[in-house]
Amino acid sequence: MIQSSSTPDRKAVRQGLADPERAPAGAQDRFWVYPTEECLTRCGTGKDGLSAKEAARRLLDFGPNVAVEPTRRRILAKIGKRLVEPLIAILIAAALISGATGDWASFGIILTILGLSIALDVTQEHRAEAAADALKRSVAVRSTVERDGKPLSLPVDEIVPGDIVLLRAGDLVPADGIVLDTKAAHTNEALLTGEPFPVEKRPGPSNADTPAEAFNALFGGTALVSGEATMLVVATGAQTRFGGIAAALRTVEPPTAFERELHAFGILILRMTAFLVLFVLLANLMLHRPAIESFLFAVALAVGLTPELLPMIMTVTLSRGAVRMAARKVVVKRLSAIHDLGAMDVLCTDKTGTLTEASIALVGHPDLNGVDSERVIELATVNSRFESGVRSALDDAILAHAEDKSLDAWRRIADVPFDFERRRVSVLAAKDGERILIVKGAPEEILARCDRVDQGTSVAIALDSNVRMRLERLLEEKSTQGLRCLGVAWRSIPADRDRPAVDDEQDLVFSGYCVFADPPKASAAQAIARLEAVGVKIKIISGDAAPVLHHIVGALDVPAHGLLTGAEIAKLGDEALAVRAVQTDLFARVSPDQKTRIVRALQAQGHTVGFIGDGINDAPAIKAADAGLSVDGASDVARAAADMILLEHDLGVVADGVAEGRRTYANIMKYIRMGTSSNFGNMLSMAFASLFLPFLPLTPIQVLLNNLLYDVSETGIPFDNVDEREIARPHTWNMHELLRFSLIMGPLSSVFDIATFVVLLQGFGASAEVFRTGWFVESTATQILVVFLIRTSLPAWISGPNKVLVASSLLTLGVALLMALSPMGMGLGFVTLPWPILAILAVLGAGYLLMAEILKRFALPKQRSIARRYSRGLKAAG
Ligand SMILES: Nc1ncnc2c1ncn2[C@@H]1O[C@H](COP(=O)(O)OP(=O)(O)OP(=O)(O)O)[C@@H](O)[C@H]1O
Ligand SMILES: [Mg+2]
Repeated sequence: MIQSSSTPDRKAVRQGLADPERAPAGAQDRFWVYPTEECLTRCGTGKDGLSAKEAARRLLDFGPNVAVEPTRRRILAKIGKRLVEPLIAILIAAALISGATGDWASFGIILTILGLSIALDVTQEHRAEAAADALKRSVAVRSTVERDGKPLSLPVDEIVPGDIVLLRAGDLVPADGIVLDTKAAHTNEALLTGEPFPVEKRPGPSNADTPAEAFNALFGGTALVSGEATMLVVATGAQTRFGGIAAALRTVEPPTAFERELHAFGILILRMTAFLVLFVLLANLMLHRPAIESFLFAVALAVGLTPELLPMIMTVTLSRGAVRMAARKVVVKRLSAIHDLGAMDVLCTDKTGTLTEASIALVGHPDLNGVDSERVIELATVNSRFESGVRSALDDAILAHAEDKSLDAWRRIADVPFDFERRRVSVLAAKDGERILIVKGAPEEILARCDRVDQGTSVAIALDSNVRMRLERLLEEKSTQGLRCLGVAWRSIPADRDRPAVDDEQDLVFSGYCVFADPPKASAAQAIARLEAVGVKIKIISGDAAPVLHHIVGALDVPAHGLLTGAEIAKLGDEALAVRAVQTDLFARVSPDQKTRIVRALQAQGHTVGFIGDGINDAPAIKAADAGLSVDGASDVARAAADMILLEHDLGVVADGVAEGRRTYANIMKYIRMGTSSNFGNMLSMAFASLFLPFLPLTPIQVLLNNLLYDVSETGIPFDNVDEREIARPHTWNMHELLRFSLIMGPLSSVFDIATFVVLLQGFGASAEVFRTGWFVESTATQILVVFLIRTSLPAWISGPNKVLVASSLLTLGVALLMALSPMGMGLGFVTLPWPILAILAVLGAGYLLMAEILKRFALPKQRSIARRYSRGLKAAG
């Protein structure tokens, strides 16, 4: 029966174990001090967990189980935030002043333009974020929870106090609670306590004062690294210890290098804008122009100059990138990691599953004489069957091989679970009343702890140097064929001992090897060639032995230089490691924290580092890497640490992702180039023209309209196609290149602007209205059309733009012309233009575009040599 449904006293649950009246003195939030039964009653639950109905009620009451409420702003909040941006606020104030002075037309138009541009910004951003969020949810971590007495897999944010959660090695602990039952459960609590080694958990109560000492408590955010545990949840979300820490720190993801550069760049533009606008305002006032109009003109200029769409373009481009990557089987959890993936120039990868098929099969179990021995496989099977830690693919292979063998004669007593530092696992088991400790693990580790060796079925003989050499030769023979080996050994244990320890793993009798085949993945060779061809160096970092790695790179025909082993790395300081890591492509027998050290070392040398892995042992390195990658079937811990999840365990998918990352970057750069050349150039010309003309070159409203149309035309940029040559190398932000671009394209624009001014004024003696209409048409049209030239370093007619960009640009251009040239524009101060002026403007516009096409060769970064290297690489990749 499910107890909870008869205990609907939710208030008591909410007060929970912290209820000061019912709690023992000083217990407060030390929920681990209560006996198990009392904990269950206080949480209004039973060993079968909650009913679905009660859980739903509690979810409403306690809220979702997330440590920090997502900061995703709701639509209204987003609009609100934009309304208080200084420029917008000034414009609103200006509109109100216009209204107060009776100028209702300006009032209406300014507010309409503002409303449209904010709506454009917010809806684009919101839609993009929603799409990216939906993808992210699809790879969210889940937990197995007892509901209605049955185990059910649920997203962790649906867990409530009173839930019973079933945890296995590799799972993340989803909330705070106590263990009801454990099987050799060990957790890593480094996050909470700083303690790097696994701590054992068993049912309580414990009267510990601190979480670190509470052997029966589990804390959300830590990880179960071995064994199994049944957990009663007592606190979720922000009520958890880690939730508290997270909320206190309000940890925001640190910005990526690209975001930092972009921010610095934005500040630069803002400063220039402020300076320019103040200058224009002062000058106009000194020329005794009408104050309000001069002020509005200056503000409109400022609006035109600021790259106000940049954040939106970033979000939309990244989300769009995320959606495209999802189509290529990469799910992005942290959007800005897309940049990191594109900028990545070193990718560290594990071996099993990424470079091999991960269809591991046991192909032999030889003893000292090299012949398959029944005793070796029996011991190995007992060990694999009875161990409580993460059961690895090697264990599965052993169990699959020995499927028909009965282990009825064996009884499990205890074990010392596997860990990646020891690289071995021990099981204490009994057969016919005799207790033996069976140890299996990395052959070197096992051999080093043996002093005797099984000789067939007869008694063990001493493991002298001669025998040791025979065993090592046998191991080498297998390893150089690319076969992985585990050593199997044993020792007797007195009948009264039932808690074995690591110290017992010595004076062992060597029994033999288990030999495994894991064929190399054919597709990996091609993927590696693709990655290397686009400037991503591959480094293989594995816990496996050196000969196996050598065999793999040989079989895949991967060019790999140098090899460092974990033992060698342990002797190197961080600086020495940094130098060696750059030169080395293979890393064997490395421990989990050495994986992290290698990543850090490469980063210290200025590399943007990616790491792909699937094990608990890979998680810290995945977290440390700039682009942390994991795969769909990986352990929770690895998936939680990753920035992106590959739905297919295939390096080819990474290569696709890299291309997407670079595509995203290229499109953002298009927006920035547009801003720094055409838009900036036009606003600049206008600012200075205002000083020399007898009237304002455009009315403030016309400036705002120009800006709005320009913004709309650019909404197609995130969808644009990117030339192959742009994705042929890792991108890095280059201020120098951007400056060169602006210094060539900016003046070009100004030359044509001045020509336009001169022609209109001198050639046609244009009135203020005619001048403004002509200039509006000219500047809006060139500003919009130049995107087709700037978007590519190839000749514009070779590189095809995406149809979304074509549509957004041409439609807005049409609207702009319609507004300026048809009677519709009367209210905006436009007049009909005589056809000679139109013709001249068309010639000038065409001339500008032609010159821009010619000059962009010098303005855009040269990528010819890279493109050539890229196509050569592609050919090499077949
Ligand atoms: N279940 C197990 N029992 C005993 N020893 C094991 C077991 N699993 C792994 N080992 C030992 O630990 C070593 C490191 O583990 P593993 O190969 O999984 O590391 P890794 O760094 O994840 O390697 P990879 O790059 O292949 O993913 C293995 O080579 C093996 O010697
Ligand atoms: Mg692994």
